[in-house]
Amino acid sequence: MSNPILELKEASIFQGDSLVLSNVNVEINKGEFVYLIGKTGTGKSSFMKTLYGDLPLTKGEGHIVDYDLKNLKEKDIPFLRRKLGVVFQDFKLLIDRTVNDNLLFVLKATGWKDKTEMNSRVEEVLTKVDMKTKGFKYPHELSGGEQQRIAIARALLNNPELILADEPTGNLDPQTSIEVMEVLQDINKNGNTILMATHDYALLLKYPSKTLKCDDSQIYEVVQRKG
Ligand SMILES: Nc1ncnc2c1ncn2[C@@H]1O[C@H](COP(=O)(O)OP(=O)(O)OP(=O)(O)O)[C@@H](O)[C@H]1O
Repeated sequence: MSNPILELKEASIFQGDSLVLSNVNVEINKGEFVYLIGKTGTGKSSFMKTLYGDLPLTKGEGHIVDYDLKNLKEKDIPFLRRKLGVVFQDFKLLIDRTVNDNLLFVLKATGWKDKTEMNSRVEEVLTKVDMKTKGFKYPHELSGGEQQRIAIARALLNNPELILADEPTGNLDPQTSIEVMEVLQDINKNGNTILMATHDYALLLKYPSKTLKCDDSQIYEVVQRKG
């Protein structure tokens, strides 16, 4: 039986008054790794933003990790985001504090209180992205790939039911992109569900998986040919 973590039915995605995507029917099940591809400006980021509550869903139906996107209230958004891990192209780390403090900041902001538990959670997520020894560093002391691994660790802090990664390798060279992708693959193998928007077709070929494509104001599932 399918177990959707995300389900959109006949949804339309708008930026202000302009329609970006229409008749969107998408289902993502627990444990899947799904790519979202499409030319620049076709609506990948707008789609992602709708999923994490940055754009309202005004037409159609949408459910994500037990939240009804159509009836999402402003006060629900922080709680929705706690169930999602969001990773961006430009990492969005706080530059004035160390890696550990970046991660502790998120734990504090999401209600964690016990210092020992917080420190051990930070160590756990840093271990998952192979950055356990870099907690004392400032973001500017890390390479782009390392910064992105920290951003992935941050996304993992609250055991998200779904990770939304919007062009996570967009600022990285090909080799570093593969390293970051390996981290995402490992996390997926350990049970996390991931939706990743990307332009990087080399990654799709190397790590084939279910693929959705934005084109002509629609989202289609791409059927991959074997061989
Ligand atoms: N803040 C905004 N206000 C108004 N229109 C916007 C806004 N952001 C994006 N758009 C428009 O929405 C459409 C979809 O843009 P979006 O950023 O979702 O595409 P994308 O596929 O993510 O592109 P890219 O790959 O370049 O990031 C474009 O026509 C864009 O101009």
